[in-house]
Amino acid sequence: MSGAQAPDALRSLVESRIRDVQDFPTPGILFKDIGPLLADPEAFAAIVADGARRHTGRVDFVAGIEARGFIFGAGLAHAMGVGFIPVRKAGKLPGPTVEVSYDLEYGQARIAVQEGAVAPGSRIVVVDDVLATGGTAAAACALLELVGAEIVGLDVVMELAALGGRSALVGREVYSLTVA
Ligand SMILES: O=P(O)(O)OC[C@H]1O[C@H](OP(=O)(O)OP(=O)(O)O)[C@H](O)[C@@H]1O
Ligand SMILES: Nc1ncnc2[nH]cnc12
Repeated sequence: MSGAQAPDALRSLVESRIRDVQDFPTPGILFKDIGPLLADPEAFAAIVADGARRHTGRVDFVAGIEARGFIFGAGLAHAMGVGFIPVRKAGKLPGPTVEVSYDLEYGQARIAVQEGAVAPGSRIVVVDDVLATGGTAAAACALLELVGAEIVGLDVVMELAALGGRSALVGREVYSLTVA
């Protein structure tokens, strides 16, 4: 199932604050740089407020995906007064973890969450900046489910539709502020 539509004014604001960088991090990739968005406090606040409006009262935690998902996810968790769960690159978290490898638009990665990070049945919204192939988000949702979470949905700032990320997330609620 797909999520609701973002308000038009917020979508326009966000689109105006994302910069295209050709050939980063490797030749042939058109990189979506959220630097200008993060530098605009009104745009950042509007993104957080939009997430809080949709999720307050329906989630117990926000999970953010390293690295850029930490920024938006932590802001949202703070705004809603709930805890934040980091989904990290493998090798960064202490203690027992659950890990999985996956393919990216420009390489491969391995992510991890801590065993015991959440009480079984905890409702979690997963947050990231970009949904591209969907490999990262699908892996993060699967990991969180393995440690007992119930995934309420995935929120991203930008979806790169041509890379088909939603097909990796069939059956999940996916909300994107902008679609490129
Ligand atoms: O949908 P996918 O094809 O999986 O790609 C999306 C992921 O790629 C980027 O992260 P990256 O792995 O580059 O890490 P970073 O945020 O640490 O730069 C982005 O922030 C998403 O997490
Ligand atoms: N083209 C892209 N721009 C920014 N982040 C990404 N993550 C995966 N593909 C990306």
